[in-house]
Amino acid sequence: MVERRKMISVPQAVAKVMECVPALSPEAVPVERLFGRILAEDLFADTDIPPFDRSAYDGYAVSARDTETASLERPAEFEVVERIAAGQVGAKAIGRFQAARIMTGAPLPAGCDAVVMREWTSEQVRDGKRFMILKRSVRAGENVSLRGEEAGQGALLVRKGVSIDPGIAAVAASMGHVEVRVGRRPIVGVMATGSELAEPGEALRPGLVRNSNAAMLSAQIERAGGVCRYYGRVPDDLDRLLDTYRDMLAECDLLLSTGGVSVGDFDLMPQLFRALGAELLFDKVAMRPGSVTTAARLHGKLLLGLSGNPSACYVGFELFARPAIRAMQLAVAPFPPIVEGELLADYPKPNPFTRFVRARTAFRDGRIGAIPAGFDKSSAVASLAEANCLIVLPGGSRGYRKGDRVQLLLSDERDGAEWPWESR
Ligand SMILES: Nc1nc2c(c(=O)[nH]1)N[C@H]1C(S)=C(S)[C@@H](COP(=O)(O)OP(=O)(O)OC[C@H]3O[C@@H](n4cnc5c(N)ncnc54)[C@H](O)[C@@H]3O)O[C@H]1N2
Ligand code: MOO
Ligand SMILES: [Mg+2]
Repeated sequence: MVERRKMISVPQAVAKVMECVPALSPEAVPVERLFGRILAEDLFADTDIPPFDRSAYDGYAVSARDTETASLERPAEFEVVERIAAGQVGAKAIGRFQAARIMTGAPLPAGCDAVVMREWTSEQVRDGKRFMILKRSVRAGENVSLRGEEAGQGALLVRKGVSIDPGIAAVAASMGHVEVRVGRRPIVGVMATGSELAEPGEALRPGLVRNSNAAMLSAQIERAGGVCRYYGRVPDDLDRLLDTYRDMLAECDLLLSTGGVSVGDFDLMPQLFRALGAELLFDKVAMRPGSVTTAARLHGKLLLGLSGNPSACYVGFELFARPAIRAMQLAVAPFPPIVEGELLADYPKPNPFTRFVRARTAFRDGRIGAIPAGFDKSSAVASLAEANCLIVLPGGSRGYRKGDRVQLLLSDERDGAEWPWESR
């Protein structure tokens, strides 16, 4: 008799996994290599931004009150006494009806409070002196970026725990960071189990199956920000599986395996977890595909036994491994966001358990929707090429029609969610 497994809900399973992910110590990374990392320190303004009053245009720095009467009929005339490039500081104080030629980004000289754009002016040279003629007035502060107008010194600019995008990299550099502390990328070990597996370069003898899960998981790990360490394909032999798994335990922060978690004669992962004395977290989840996804904990490390069926493996990773990998990097929002969208094709299959349908997002009339990715068995591999999201269909539902509102789990989103599930 096969032992009966206790089934738990998806949110319960996710919560159990998240309880045993260790936070890794942050590391310092050069500011030009930040993209996709998780920020592990708050970024504060080290100066006022901008740090000085500066010109927003190429033109002339003047005192606004000297322009008050300037008009088409009665232009005002200013003696140009200085020229200031970006990067220079003017040497002179500018007096009444004087001006400094100033370039975009250069500090406003003493005595000036406004800039007139070059296009509004003309220049004349008389008696060896240079004059600027202005036919309109400017207000104080016009065309000037005021010191601290963006943020004052000490202001919190970016809170830690977010995924670093190009804008955050710009802020870090602009605050003078040569290096920034980010979450360490966890080393994620992958073991593909199955005596039937042929690696991509090998001949496909009758009965063999190409190992697609290793390459898929490697890409999923990268997408989640982890570093994949592949331990190869291991035949269904307990000693050999244990040998490989022990190496992974010694070297990895998170352990993934594919295959061997169901109840077949050669499904040895439950035995492996028992032999190692690992604490079982769950071995049955109320979902399709991936119902046999198994999780255990040993020496503070999370062990995930993903299904061998490619689509089930894919879904198990996105639901459980991805948030674990992001939380280990100190992400405050490690989960994939779940948003409402439109089902763009019929999905007639009934759903006794929560179903995760691999699908592709599409935008119709400016709103998000998703098209199921063709062939939908747990063993499907070809249709995975279409998937960039999962349609989440609740258990107990009878099938869905095109146009129905459904939940979409966005696996390609960098900005995560704090807890996207309805319950815990
Ligand atoms: N009597 C029962 N049989 C099965 C049950 C069950 O509850 N009772 N669950 C079914 C479900 S659901 C799934 S999903 C699978 C899970 O199987 P395993 O996780 O044990 O995986 P394997 O048996 O090792 O392989 C299943 C399938 O996937 C192919 N595979 C394995 N590894 C890879 C790989 N790296 N790349 C591509 N394909 C792979 C393997 O050849 C098998 O075809 O069990 C059901 N059975
Ligand atoms: O894990 Mo199985 O994929 O539920 O079909
Ligand atoms: Mg099996």
